[in-house]
Amino acid sequence: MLMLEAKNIVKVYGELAGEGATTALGGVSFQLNKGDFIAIMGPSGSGKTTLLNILSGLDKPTSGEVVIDRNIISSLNGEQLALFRRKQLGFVFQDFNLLDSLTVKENIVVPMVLEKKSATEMEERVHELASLFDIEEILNKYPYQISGGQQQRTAVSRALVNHPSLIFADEPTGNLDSKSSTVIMECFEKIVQELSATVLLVTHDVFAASYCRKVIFIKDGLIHSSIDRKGSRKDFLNQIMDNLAILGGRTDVF
Ligand SMILES: Nc1ncnc2c1ncn2[C@@H]1O[C@H](COP(=O)(O)OP(=O)(O)OP(=O)(O)O)[C@@H](O)[C@H]1O
Repeated sequence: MLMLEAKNIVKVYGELAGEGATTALGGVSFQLNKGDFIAIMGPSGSGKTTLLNILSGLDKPTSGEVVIDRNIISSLNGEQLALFRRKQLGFVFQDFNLLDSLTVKENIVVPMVLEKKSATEMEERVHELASLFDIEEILNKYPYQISGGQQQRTAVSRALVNHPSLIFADEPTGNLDSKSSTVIMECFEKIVQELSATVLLVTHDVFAASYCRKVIFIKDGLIHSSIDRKGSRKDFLNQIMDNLAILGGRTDVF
């Protein structure tokens, strides 16, 4: 089932054809099916963040169309878009974006509170996710009382709490050590395999990308190439490194 379609996405910052205009994306097209797990990689300045912002409705393309689960999100107005993002999308950020004044449990249920879900439903969902991600013991702690890896697992639980069609992650391992990175990538693997979630992440981290089923490489605002994982994760990691070496730019490897 088709989950996301990016159709010839162009993004120009500044006045079109003006002196300071920057073409961040020059016409990007690809499709994601339900259950896909993909990473977008590319050198600094290649357009990854711009693409993520447009796919997730944070920013509008200069031209082109983004369709998610049959909704043309690039043509929704502000209010429709806010509702769509809240109901259909889950987000995981590099710096976790947890609220310090709320406990782990309260952080996880924030999106359910906004959707006015019942207390029983919230309680059930929190325990379901906490058990899946092994954070039951810390549900009553505050973000500053738990480790980075636990904070990230809390953030993943929050992203999943409303059963989104699609999960976007921006450098999800960027602030984690290698042990926590492994745990978080195993969490993503788990939600794809067990919950049939669809995950798109943007990363510089080869290790994180090697957990995905596909990597799309972008360079200078265009799709340069893409590779599918066929064998072991280790083989895929080497293949990703080879592709990045061809692209040039910064690479993070643990
Ligand atoms: N708000 C903006 N206004 C003008 N130009 C921008 C803006 N945001 C990004 N750009 C430019 O668009 C291009 C793509 O930037 P983008 O941030 O999408 O790249 P990136 O691949 O995410 O880079 P990095 O890996 O360093 O985060 C760059 O040339 C950047 O300078």
